Amino acid sequence: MSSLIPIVGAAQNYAWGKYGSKSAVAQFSHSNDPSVSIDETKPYAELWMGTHAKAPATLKDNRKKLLSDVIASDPSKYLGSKVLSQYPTTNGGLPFLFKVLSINKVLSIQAHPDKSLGAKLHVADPSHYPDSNHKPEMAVAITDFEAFCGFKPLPEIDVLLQKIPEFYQLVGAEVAQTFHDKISSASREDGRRLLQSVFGKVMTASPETVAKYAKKMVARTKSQPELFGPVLADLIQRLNSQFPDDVGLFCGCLMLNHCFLNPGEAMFLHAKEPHAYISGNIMECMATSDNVIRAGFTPKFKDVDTLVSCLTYTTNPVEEQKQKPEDFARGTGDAKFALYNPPIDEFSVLQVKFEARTGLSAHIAGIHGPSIVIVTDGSGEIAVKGEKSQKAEPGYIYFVAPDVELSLSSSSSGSPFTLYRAFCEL
Ligand SMILES: NNC(=O)[C@@H](O)[C@H](O)[C@H](O)COP(=O)(O)O
Ligand SMILES: [Zn+2]
Repeated sequence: MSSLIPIVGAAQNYAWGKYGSKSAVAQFSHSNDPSVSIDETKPYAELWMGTHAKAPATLKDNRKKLLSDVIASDPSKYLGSKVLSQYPTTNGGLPFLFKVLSINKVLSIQAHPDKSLGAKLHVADPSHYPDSNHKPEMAVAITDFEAFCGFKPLPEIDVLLQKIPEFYQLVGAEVAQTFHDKISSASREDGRRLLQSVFGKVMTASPETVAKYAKKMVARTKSQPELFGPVLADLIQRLNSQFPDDVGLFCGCLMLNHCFLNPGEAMFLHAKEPHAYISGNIMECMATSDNVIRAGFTPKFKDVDTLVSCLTYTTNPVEEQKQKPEDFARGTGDAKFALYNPPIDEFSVLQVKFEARTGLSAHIAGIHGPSIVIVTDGSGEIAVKGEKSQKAEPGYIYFVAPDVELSLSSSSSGSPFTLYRAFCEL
């Protein structure tokens, strides 16, 4: 078996995905496997590229064979000794899961467990928490991307609490006033407790109470837009049209950072940090897990008590949530290389982008661990140095074994030949 293996991902048709051929997930799935027909009436939300049992990748030339079966056949060859010893596996599991997301509607207000909570949740409720892993994750914007990411700084929440009557009434005068009086002199620990008291009141209010105040607040965004400012007023109205009278209008719109990423920008979410993606196409990479603790903007199972009790309640300005790209010295030639290297071991993501010209070439020296590559734009060729090259079109996905030197060449003048490579290297 070659060290450069064409594979096929698995699509997830969650309700928030873009519909039919508007979705990059559908476009990539069909381009990589023309036998996949695109149903224009269906949402195509996520393209999974990994070994998670819920939606494992298969071989392009033998769809009955799982990528994990190949890895299990010779783990040290396909994972490398260091990765195998840190992430031992008996069934060919990769430490990371790589995805394309194409987002039409807001995803659930959610957080992911750390390792100890993941293990507890999986034992207690395996149907909602399918594995025992943590799920730190990173989003890299392919298009303009909008998301909620982490709690707003406390003074920003206080300003909204004091000036939006429905927010103040939902939280209740006692908690709102204590928050207002104490945050300026509170220690970090006390600040977290104060934030949890406000978030907890919002999240545990009855749906009827939430709906009552949500209707009034949405009306107020039209009658008194100056109270919210144009961006927040629009956001509340837009998300209310997606999830009418939902608690996410309070716990998301009024309490979480509303951030925008340009193509090529990225953000990293530690475990137990609240977030929700709102719109756009992204590459997403995470530790191999599907443990999602949800509490708003979703028809799925909501685990409010777990979410309220597990969050870290840290607050950071949006800029601090961004994952800045770094240079990647092992990439040489005519392409630009951007490395997104978050503070965890399971994964990093490399963007490789050529100019929109033919006849360009680049090399990537060996990465000492497994990786998965997807072409997202343009076309070209990809090869293990010295071996026969393979055509590379948008949606084509490859597993790359450790310590393999890759050669790339661009054959598209229309749009820039662009690839993303998720890898684990210790
Ligand atoms: N932040 N993004 C993620 O964690 C993705 O990997 C998850 O798969 C999605 O959040 C799942 O979204 P729903 O629960 O269906 O709303
Ligand atoms: Zn998430």
